Amino acid sequence: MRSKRIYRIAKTFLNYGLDDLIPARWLPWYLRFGRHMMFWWPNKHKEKPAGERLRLALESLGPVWVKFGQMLSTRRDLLPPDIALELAYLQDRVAPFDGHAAQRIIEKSLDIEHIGELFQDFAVKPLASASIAQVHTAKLKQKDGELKDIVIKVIRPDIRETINADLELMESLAAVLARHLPDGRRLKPKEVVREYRKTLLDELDLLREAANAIQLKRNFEDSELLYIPTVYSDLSRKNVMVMERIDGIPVSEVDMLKARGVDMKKLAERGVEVFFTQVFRDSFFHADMHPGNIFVAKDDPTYPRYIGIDFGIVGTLNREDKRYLAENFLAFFNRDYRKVAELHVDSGWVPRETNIEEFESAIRTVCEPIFEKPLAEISFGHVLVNLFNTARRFQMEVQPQLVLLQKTLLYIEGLGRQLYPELDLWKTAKPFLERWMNEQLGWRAVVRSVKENAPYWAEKLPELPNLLYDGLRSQQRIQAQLERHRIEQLMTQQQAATSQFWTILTASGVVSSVWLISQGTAAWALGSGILTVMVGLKAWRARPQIKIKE
Ligand SMILES: Nc1ncnc2c1ncn2[C@@H]1O[C@H](COP(=O)(O)OP(=O)(O)OP(=O)(O)O)[C@@H](O)[C@H]1O
Repeated sequence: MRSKRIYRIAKTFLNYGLDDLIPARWLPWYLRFGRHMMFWWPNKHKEKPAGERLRLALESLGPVWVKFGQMLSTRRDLLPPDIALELAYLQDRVAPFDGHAAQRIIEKSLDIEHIGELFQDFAVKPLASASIAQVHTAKLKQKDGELKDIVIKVIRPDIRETINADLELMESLAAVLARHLPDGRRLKPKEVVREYRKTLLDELDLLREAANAIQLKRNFEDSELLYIPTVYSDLSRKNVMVMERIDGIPVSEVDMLKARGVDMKKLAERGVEVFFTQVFRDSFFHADMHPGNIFVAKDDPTYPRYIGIDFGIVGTLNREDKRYLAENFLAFFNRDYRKVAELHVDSGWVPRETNIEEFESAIRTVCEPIFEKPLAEISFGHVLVNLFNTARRFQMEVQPQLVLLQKTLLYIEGLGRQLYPELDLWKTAKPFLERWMNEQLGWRAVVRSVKENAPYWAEKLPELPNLLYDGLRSQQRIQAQLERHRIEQLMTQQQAATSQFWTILTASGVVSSVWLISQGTAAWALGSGILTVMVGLKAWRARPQIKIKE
């Protein structure tokens, strides 16, 4: 199976002339030799540009490669722009799998004999089918006897094995590229594939998707901006998810939206608002916002409300990430590139020894042309793309969650402009950035800090009398110890003085005894000697004792 797959991949790569993408001089002799030996697999699409050949090859290799290409299309720091653009057109055209097989998966996962036990009108023909899962409609029998319109998302059978096998091959290929490409260190193919593996495997777990949906729904409870369908978590498993069926207009159906009298300006602005609310208020954002996952509710066209589905990919941000975004955007829109450079160095995002002037100049070079457009037309997504590309050149490791955010931002802005071309992004986004900055720096920051620490103090308060008592007791103990220490010191000093006195007396005794001997007065000398020994013994006993305290 593995060798057949390797054969198929190698054949596809060569038939689409993808080996042309790597200059021959970069390859070791044995790979060049190997290519010549495979002369019966020529490039059959010579007339097509490289980007298109890559796109077609990935499409023919199947969903794992298509999704990989889609992910790469957002990494403009890694790929030339024409190839990145072409990859953005990747479509996964996969035939649906048998609806009866889906039914059996549902019955097995939910541990029921027949689908009719829980659902009515299960549609064997899928409503939609994608590379990883397909969606069937049905009605859920509720406890009160009511029927609720729902959809059941089912992961494709055997997709896990295909994904694992293809990922393994992709990893081997990445390892070869990392070893042989001169640009291997910068392009980091192994890391790119590892990141992809994580995203893809996350998408295979519908329990994770259900949890994301519940969290988003809670964040937008009672919101006029966004509706998230209810997920029935008790009927959801790793490969099956039951969700309220929504009835909205796909956001890509611009003509239909206009025909229904939807306020397009408001709709576009609300899209940006939803995104910034998720980022700066909740730190939790839907990161797969392609138009197929966004609908507009049919109820009130003057106050259009979004409906979101497909919560397989979400991004989370910590306070540092948000500070990075807010401060950089504000500095950037004030065209203060020095500040942008300093922010990166001060926060340790780029190494301390980075030359600020050089970094500032690099940021200016890539960002200044953006200001040739009116402020209203500037894309935050492109600002981030340029900023990250420059920062990477200065050794900044851009965090995956920030790359995910940049990608989502590009989607949102593209969508906003498609809905309402005159959309003033800056006007819509600025209040969010300013509010967030004020919350971090102004009096609100103090209030927030008190609020955040309140539970800690509330927990410690009942212990306060004990802590005070213990504190006072230990202070008393310390004072008593200090006093003892002082007395001991005094005593030691006194001992030293006494010992000094007896030592001098002994020395004088020795000197006098020697003098008496020299005078021939033996009896006096003997008396003096005995006296000197007695005094000497006294001096020995009076010597200060050195004690080491624990
Ligand atoms: N709650 C729902 N109500 C109505 N239709 C839905 C619902 N959820 C999904 N669908 C339909 O099923 C399609 C596929 O759903 P979803 O995007 O969740 O699957 P997916 O496998 O992640 O697809 P993709 O990979 O294309 O994003 C949607 O485009 C939509 O048409």
